[in-house]
Amino acid sequence: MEKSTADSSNQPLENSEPETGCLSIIVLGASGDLAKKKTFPALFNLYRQRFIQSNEFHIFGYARTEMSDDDLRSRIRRPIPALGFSIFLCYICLQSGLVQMKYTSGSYDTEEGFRLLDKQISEHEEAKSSADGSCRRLFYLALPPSVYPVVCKMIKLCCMNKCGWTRIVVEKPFGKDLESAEKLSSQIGELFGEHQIYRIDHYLGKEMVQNLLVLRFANRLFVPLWNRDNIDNVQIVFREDFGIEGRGGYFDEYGIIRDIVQNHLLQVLCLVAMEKPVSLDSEHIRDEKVKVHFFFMEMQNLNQSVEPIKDEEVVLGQYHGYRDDSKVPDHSNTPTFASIILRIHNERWEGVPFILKAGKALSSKKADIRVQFKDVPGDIFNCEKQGRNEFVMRLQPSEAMYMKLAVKQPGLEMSTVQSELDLSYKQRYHGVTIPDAYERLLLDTIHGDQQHFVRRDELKAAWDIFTPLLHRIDIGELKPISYQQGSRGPAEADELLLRAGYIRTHGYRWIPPAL
Ligand SMILES: NC(=O)C1=CN([C@@H]2O[C@H](COP(=O)(O)OP(=O)(O)OC[C@H]3O[C@@H](n4cnc5c(N)ncnc54)[C@H](OP(=O)(O)O)[C@@H]3O)[C@@H](O)[C@H]2O)C=CC1
Ligand SMILES: O=C1O[C@H](COP(=O)(O)O)[C@@H](O)[C@H](O)[C@H]1O
Repeated sequence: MEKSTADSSNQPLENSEPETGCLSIIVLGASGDLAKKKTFPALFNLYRQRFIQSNEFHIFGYARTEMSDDDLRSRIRRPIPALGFSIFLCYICLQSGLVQMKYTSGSYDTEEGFRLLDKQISEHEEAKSSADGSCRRLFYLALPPSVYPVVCKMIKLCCMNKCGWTRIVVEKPFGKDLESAEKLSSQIGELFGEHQIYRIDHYLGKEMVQNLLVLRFANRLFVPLWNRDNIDNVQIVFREDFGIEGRGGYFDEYGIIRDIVQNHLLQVLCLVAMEKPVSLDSEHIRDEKVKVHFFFMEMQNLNQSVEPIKDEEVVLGQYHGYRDDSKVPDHSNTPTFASIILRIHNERWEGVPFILKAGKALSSKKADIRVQFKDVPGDIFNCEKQGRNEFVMRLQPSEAMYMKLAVKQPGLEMSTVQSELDLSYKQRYHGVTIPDAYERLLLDTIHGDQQHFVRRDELKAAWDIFTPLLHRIDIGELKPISYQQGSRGPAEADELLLRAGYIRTHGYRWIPPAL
């Protein structure tokens, strides 16, 4: 089934990949948090919406934990309040027996378990074989990155598909710094071609993030405005109103920059800042995204070791109580909050600060992109005092985009007031369910579409930017400031924002419209 042509890693290309035929989805790390919260619910939801058919697909779970098939089923069914509906779905799918699921326990570094897994997948493939005998195998690594190389080696050795494609989905953070990420890329790259590797960043699957391309390049309104002549500053913000909640072991090793900023927020920034791609082809889009990274370095400094992030443009925080987690060391220096200014030194963006902010245990849970425009020259209405134009994209919760602008205060007086043009999705698109990012991205992997996945060179460029800063935090040269849980984070972050030129609109607050 595989063609004889090869990509740069000498792995066969899969142009003639089957789109149909028996589909095996193998979740490695099936006992874990991600598998339970995101992967399984997304699969069941895709099934419910008939994007994958029960007569051709089968889920295989694999992990070291000893469990029976039923144990895994009840584990998935156990309710998590925030995931009420998704868990209900899992329950229905499993209870009805429509979605078949098999669990295998085995280690990640020996052949035995993987040979057993291969046998089970092959049996299923034989039972469900399509007319042309083609099959599809999708391995989802819901595992810590430390085990990716050995797991990939075992898949290559024991579990490759003999009559169709084999694809590997890997999670972020992919590595811990430039060197480890490159090593990981080489190790996996020796086993699989780039076209077989799907580096997932679930922010690229969010509705509003996918909308960025359309908004920017399909609207004449934005085309002439989207540059340094009109835009004063851009913020990309992620807030969570809960702490690390049992993920202390993982989180303390990585911290908020590796968990959120280096991947999710930087990917969003690239879509905000990139030039128009030649077409919607996934390589054209990723080519433009990767170019943005090179402009974080000042051109005259390219050959000098000048860091792209300046100390005075970073605020780190750690919430009070973080170190109470049993897996977090008493003197941990790991930031749970970071506000970092990145600057893009190109014709479009020179002088415009991009403020990336992420924090855990804050006062609210939301993520948005906030583009603040410059003041109107020769302001005859005194609007400056009231606030600037801002274009806001609310990624979550309650997807929306709105434009803050000055309008005439309704009535007899000629005075201005801040208002908004508001596109709130719930209100505008009644009854439309916005798919979860993981559903969308899993479907892309099944269809072989890599547009919303991170390419190897993008990943390298992203680590290039953050590695010097991360190393200095790791050795304790930069220290996080303590902040109260449920607050806005350290006050220094708000000061940084003001220094970057952001002007807060006083006396105005956007209220999401009620249905
Ligand atoms: N949880 C989340 O919300 C998100 C997680 N991710 C990423 O997904 C991946 C998995 O995350 P998550 O499910 O939270 O992680 P977990 O800590 O829950 O680990 C998943 C499974 O991996 C196995 N495992 C854990 N530690 C080790 C180890 N040191 N060596 C070998 N196996 C180990 C365990 O299975 P067993 O012992 O049974 O083999 C565990 O059930 C990570 O890369 C994470 O960054 C990405 C986005 C969101
Ligand atoms: O990747 C991660 O994302 C989640 C937040 O995802 P969201 O889609 O709910 O915004 C975060 O909680 C987790 O720490 C991180 O690993």
